[in-house]
Amino acid sequence: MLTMTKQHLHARSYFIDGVGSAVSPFDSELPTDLTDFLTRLPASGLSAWVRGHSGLVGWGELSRFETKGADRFADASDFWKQLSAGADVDDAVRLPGSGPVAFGSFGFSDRTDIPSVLIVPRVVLGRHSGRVWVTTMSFDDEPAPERLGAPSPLERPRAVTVTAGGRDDWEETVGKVVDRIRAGEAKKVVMARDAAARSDEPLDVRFLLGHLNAHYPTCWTYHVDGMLGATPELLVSSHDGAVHSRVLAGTFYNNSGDHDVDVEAARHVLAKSKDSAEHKYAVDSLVETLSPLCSSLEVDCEPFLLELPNVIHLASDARGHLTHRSDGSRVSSLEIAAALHPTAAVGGTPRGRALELIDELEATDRGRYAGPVGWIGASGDGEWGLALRGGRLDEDGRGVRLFAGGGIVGESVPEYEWLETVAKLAPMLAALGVRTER
Ligand SMILES: C=C(O[C@@H]1C=C(C(=O)O)C=C[C@H]1O)C(=O)O
Repeated sequence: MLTMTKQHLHARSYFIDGVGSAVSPFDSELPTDLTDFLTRLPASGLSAWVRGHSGLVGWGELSRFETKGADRFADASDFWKQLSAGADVDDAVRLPGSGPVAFGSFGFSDRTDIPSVLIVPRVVLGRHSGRVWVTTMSFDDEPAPERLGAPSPLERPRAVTVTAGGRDDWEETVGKVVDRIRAGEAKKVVMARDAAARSDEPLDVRFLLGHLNAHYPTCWTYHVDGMLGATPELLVSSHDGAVHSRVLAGTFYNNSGDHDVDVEAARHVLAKSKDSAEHKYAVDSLVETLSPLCSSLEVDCEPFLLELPNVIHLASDARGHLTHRSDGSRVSSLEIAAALHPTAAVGGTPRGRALELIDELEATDRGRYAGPVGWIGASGDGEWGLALRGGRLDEDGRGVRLFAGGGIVGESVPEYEWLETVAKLAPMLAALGVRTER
């Protein structure tokens, strides 16, 4: 349900001089008055979307919009259009992510009770193309936005224990899915599982984000309202009409410790029909939805290998240009994300039947796992990834519900699918200081 806001948004973006371009927003030392940037961020209420040294980190909550159900994307789009349309904007930066922005995280399914959310922070630190800026946002009657606080040391997680749901049960379910696929009910179904990581003490989100960003610099490290992780999969980014999407499907997880050996083995294994078919379903589902929105769209002829520390994926990039609507406007990044979601990379093929099978057979409520996560700006431009390789912070802040899944096709072997999810949990487990899953 949409609540109308009468508040008038003010946003101001300005460059901060003297911040070196080789510094990540998560590095603890910035050679300016923003020294010890990360340690000065509040330990809660952070929003983040950072890849390597570029991205946005927001803090302070100026406005929050929550919604659920089939209209969640439309509701959130309306909220943001209304708030940003009348905004009084002084943007001296004019780079992707400058000016007013909202961070968002959306439920995977129309049926989850876990709300989807858009958060408008009071302050955003942004970095793009080596330039660094700050955006402040406020309402007419609001006090000045929050400044960075006094430094507080980052707390490394201690004594985290992990409890995963039963391996046998999950493999049995995957076996059922394989049977149903072989019986012709669907071509591909993505099945996920969860695991509970708990500590006696509150987890320091700043530490987890810093760890993920440092170890997975080619992934998008995200945190929105307790949903956090480092995803390698970009659902869509749009900037001035240029769109980009990175589809992943097909995963190699054997880590021999020797990079060249792994890449060679991945090349061999992923070329097999199981993985290339799985990948093709995901690319086809993207193209089918994106091409009607674009005047041009190009997709890699052959997938490439995306090498990450824990897994190697088959990946394809799609790049295109958006068409204009009759009134001259363009579809927003959030509207594109809504149209694309759920792709076959996280749902399956055909989409409707795959989602029914997930509903019927998957034991966990995905909540916002595998849903779009990212940010939107006043023009509708923005970046949305899939909330993978992460989890949802528990209400008390002392644990994370971790999620991982994989695409099941007729040739899938349940035992290997389990091992693939173990590899996909590794980034968060390492950030939590847990070596192996128990
Ligand atoms: C479902 C996940 O990942 C997705 C499934 C993949 C696969 O089945 O090969 C690969 C990348 C993602 O699209 C996950 O990480 O939990």
